[in-house]
Amino acid sequence: MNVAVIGAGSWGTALALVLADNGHQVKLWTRRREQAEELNKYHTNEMYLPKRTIPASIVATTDIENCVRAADYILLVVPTQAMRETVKKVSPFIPQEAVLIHASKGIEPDTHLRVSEMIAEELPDESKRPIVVLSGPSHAEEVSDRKPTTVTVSSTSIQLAEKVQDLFMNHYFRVYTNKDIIGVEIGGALKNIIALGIGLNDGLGYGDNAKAALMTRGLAEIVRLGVNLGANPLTFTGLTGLGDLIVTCTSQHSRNWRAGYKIGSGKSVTEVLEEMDMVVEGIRTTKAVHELSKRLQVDMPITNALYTVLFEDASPVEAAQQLMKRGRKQEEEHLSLLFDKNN
Ligand SMILES: NC(=O)C1=CN([C@@H]2O[C@H](COP(=O)(O)OP(=O)(O)OC[C@H]3O[C@@H](n4cnc5c(N)ncnc54)[C@H](OP(=O)(O)O)[C@@H]3O)[C@@H](O)[C@H]2O)C=CC1
Ligand SMILES: O=C(CO)COP(=O)(O)O
Repeated sequence: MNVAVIGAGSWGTALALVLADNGHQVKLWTRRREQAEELNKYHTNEMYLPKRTIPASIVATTDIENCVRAADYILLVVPTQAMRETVKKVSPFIPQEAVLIHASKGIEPDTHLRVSEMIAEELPDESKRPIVVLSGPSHAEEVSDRKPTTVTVSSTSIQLAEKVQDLFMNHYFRVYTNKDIIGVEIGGALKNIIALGIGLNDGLGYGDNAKAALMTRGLAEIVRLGVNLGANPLTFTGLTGLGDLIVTCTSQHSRNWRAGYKIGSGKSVTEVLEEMDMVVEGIRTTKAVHELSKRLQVDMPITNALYTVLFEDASPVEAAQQLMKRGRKQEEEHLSLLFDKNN
């Protein structure tokens, strides 16, 4: 198969590598000429996947038309913030039969749209088609080292999801399908908020008790919002919910965790953003979900406490106190959302 991968950051490059290992013809689009030259000449991507060799069969290009012209599959994998402008660039050249996949994780501030909805909005009528989402617990660094990884693909078209499952599946990259695209995208986007919160917790020197509490109560608020948006609550117990929450909150590779850790250790949000040379999706998603929870009147205390640190200059200690001093609650409510047969 001919596959075009749009975005040569850490995740785009790692997924291109999986596809190349599976024997597909892969073209990888980057907006930077020097990066295309590095990939084609030295077979490395030192900025995003240092010390890895990228398969020589992957051809990098800055020409987006050339990249997608003969593609059977097009994988969009740029940060959420860059998704709309990237779809605008590529859409005039999308072949009629090409399957569109995205692997980005975020919610857009202001519109509160999921990534597949943003892509659909930007596609001209003649290019509109069901989009397939690839998500799950998968750090690019481990995938590029061929360490065992499982992900989920989801689409409103189960046939397309199964085609994408076949495209990626191999001995170190196992792919499941799930029909619940809302739950899959919400889980993948919102776990970044909780990972930022756990980074703050660790930067403050709080312990494992608080970490477990943030993950558990974080999942509760993800389920609450997800169900309100029409997701199947059981999706949040799967790879794209609990699975991705665990990997992002506990891994040294997580950029969201790292950013939170630096803020918890005393750096300002501006300083941290200047220092990070990779995307920290959780920051914009916190803003989007803070707005969305207000609009839908869904209680999301962890997201809202984090919002005060990121956007209103509250100190991390104040935010933690804000959470600990909330009124008395019952725990069963989110469990009933998970197990209520009517959901
Ligand atoms: N890294 C991971 O392990 C995983 C990441 N993801 C998700 O994948 C998405 C991409 O993340 P990731 O690859 O990690 O990000 P990185 O920070 O590693 O790389 C970002 C990439 O996006 C490019 N880019 C940034 N802005 C633009 C723009 N305006 N137009 C075109 N290209 C742009 C960058 O190009 P340049 O170098 O020129 O700036 C770079 O190639 C995110 O939504 C992330 O949450 C999902 C699962 C795992
Ligand atoms: O989504 C990811 C792992 O599944 C990557 O998380 P970070 O963006 O925090 O590195």
